[in-house]
Amino acid sequence: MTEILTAAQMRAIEHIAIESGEVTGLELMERAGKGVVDAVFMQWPELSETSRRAVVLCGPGNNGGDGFVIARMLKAHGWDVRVYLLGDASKLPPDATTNFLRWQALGDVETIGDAPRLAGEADLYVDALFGTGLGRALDGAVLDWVRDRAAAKDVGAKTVAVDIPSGLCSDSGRVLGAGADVVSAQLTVSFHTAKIGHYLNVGSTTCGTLVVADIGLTSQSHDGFVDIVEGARLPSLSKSDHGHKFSNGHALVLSGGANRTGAARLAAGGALRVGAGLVTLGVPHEARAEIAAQITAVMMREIDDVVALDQMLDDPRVSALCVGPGFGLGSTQADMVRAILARKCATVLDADALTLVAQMPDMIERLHERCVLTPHAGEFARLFPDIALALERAPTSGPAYSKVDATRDAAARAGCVVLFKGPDTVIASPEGQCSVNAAVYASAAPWLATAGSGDVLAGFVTGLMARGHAAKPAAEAGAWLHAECARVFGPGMIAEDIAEQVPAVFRAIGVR
Ligand SMILES: NC(=O)C1=CN([C@@H]2O[C@H](COP(=O)(O)OP(=O)(O)OC[C@H]3O[C@@H](n4cnc5c(N)ncnc54)[C@H](O)[C@@H]3O)[C@@H](O)[C@H]2O)[C@@H](O)CC1
Ligand SMILES: [K+]
Repeated sequence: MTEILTAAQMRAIEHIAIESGEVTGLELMERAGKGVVDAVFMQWPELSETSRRAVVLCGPGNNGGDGFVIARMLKAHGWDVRVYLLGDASKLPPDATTNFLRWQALGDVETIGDAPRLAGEADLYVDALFGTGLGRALDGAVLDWVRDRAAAKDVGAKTVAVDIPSGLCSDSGRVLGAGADVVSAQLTVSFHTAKIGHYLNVGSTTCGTLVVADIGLTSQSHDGFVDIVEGARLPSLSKSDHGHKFSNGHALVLSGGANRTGAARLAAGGALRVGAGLVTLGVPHEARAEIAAQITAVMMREIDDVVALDQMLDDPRVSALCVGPGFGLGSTQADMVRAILARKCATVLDADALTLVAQMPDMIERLHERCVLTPHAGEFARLFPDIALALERAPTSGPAYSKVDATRDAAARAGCVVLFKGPDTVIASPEGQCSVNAAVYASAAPWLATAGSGDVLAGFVTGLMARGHAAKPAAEAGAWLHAECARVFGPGMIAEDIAEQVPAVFRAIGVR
C-alpha cells in the first residue's frame, strides 16, 4: 500500500532529510518547482510548444517559495510571467526569500489584489498561495480572487495547484471556513507522496488530476501513517490447489423475513464470489419459499430465533457471519445480534444490525476485535453522534478534524474495525491503523451509488473473513474489490452486477 501523509508527517520527513544533511530546503524547493513545471507540460503538451502567459500567485510561506521557482522556470521557457504576492516580502521564510530575490532579478512582483482572473488574461494560473501550512479560511484579496475566478467559469481554464489547492486542508480534504471557498484546479502537483486531504471529502473534486512529483526524499514508513488500498498489494486471494470447500470457510448470512430477502441474498452472493467455500443463508420460516426459489449455490437453513441460531453456530466450520442487510429491527433480531456477538466469531455488522447496535446502549460494549462495522454516513451518525458532529462542524482552523480522525476514534470506541463508507472509504482498527480505499480520480466508481451495493460489500468482507483473513485486511480487500468491480462494469451497473465482475477483477490482479 502507498502511504499518504498529514502536513505534520510531511514536515517531519523534510526536517529529518534536511537535518541529516542529505538535502537542503532550497534544493527541495527547486525540485518541487521543477516537478510542477514538468507536470504542467506533461498534462498540457500544447503549453510547451510556444511561449505563453502565466499568472503566478504566491503566498506568504514556502508554497509561495515554490511559486517563485515556477515563475523563474517558466520565464526560462520564454513565457511572459506575472507574479503576485500576498503579504509582505520581508516576512517570507528563508528559502522562499531566496527564491523571491532570484525572481526579482528577472521580473516584477505585484500585489495580489491586482491579479488577473479571466482565462483570456493568462494561459496558465499557478496557485502557490497556501499548501500544507493553511491555517484558516481564505479571506481578503485572496478570497476575492478565488470567488471571481470561480464566477468566471472559463471553458478550458488551466489552473495548477502547487501541493494542494489553496483553501483545502491537506489533512482532511475539507475546505476551511463556512463558505466552501477554495481554488478549483485542473491539475494538482504534490511532492514526495500524496497528502490525506487529496483523497478525503472534496479533495478529489477540487484537485483535478493529481500528480505526485519525486523530490528525492526517502520514504520513512511509520505505523501511524495512513495507506491507500491498492489491488496490486492485497493479501493473496488465490485458493490453494489442494483445498476443499470447507478449507475455504463457511459464511452464514442472516436474512430478514418475507419480501425483504434481497439484501441478504446480495450479501450471500458476494461472499460466495470472493471465495468462501460455502455460504448459507439463515432464513426465517416465512421467507423459506421466497429464498428457495432464488438461490442455487448458496444454501439455506431455517433460523427463526436464538435457539436455532445457536445450533447453527455450534458447527465450528461456520467461520464468519454477516448480519444486518434487510434483517429487521425487532426484539428477536436484537437478541440474535447479542447472541452472535457473544460467540466472538468473525462478524460483519451492516445496515439494520448497525441501527440495533445504535439503539441498545449495551451493544457497543459487546463488539469485539473480530467485528467489522460498515456504516455509511447516516449509520455512522447514529452509532457515533458526537464524532459525526465533530466531522460535520465547519472547520475554522487547520488541520481540520478528518474522516480518518473520525473513523479512528470510532474504531477505538467500538473496539473493532470500522469501515466508514463513501467514495473515500476509511478503514480503521481499534489500535489506530488506518487506510483509505479511494474510489476517486482514475479509480472513480460513481455507479456504486445504487440500491443494494452496500449489501454486496458486506458480503465481500464476510466471505474474505470466512476464508481466514483478519478483519482489517478483509475490510480493505472487500472495499477495493467492490469499487474495482463497479469501475470495471461502468455505467448502467446495478447491485446484482457487482459480484459478477469478481472473476474479471481477480484475473486482472493475478488471483488463481
Ligand atoms: N519545507 C520544505 O522544505 C518544502 C516545502 N514545500 C512547500 O512548502 C509548503 C509548506 O510551506 P509552509 O509550511 O510555509 O506553509 P504554506 O506556504 O502553506 O503557508 C503558511 C503561511 O501561510 C499563512 N497562512 C495560513 N493560512 C492562511 C490564510 N488562510 N490566510 C492568510 N495566511 C495564511 C501562515 O501564517 C504562514 O505564513 C508545502 O505545501 C510545499 O508547497 C516544498 O517546497 C518542498 C520543500
Ligand atoms: K496551493
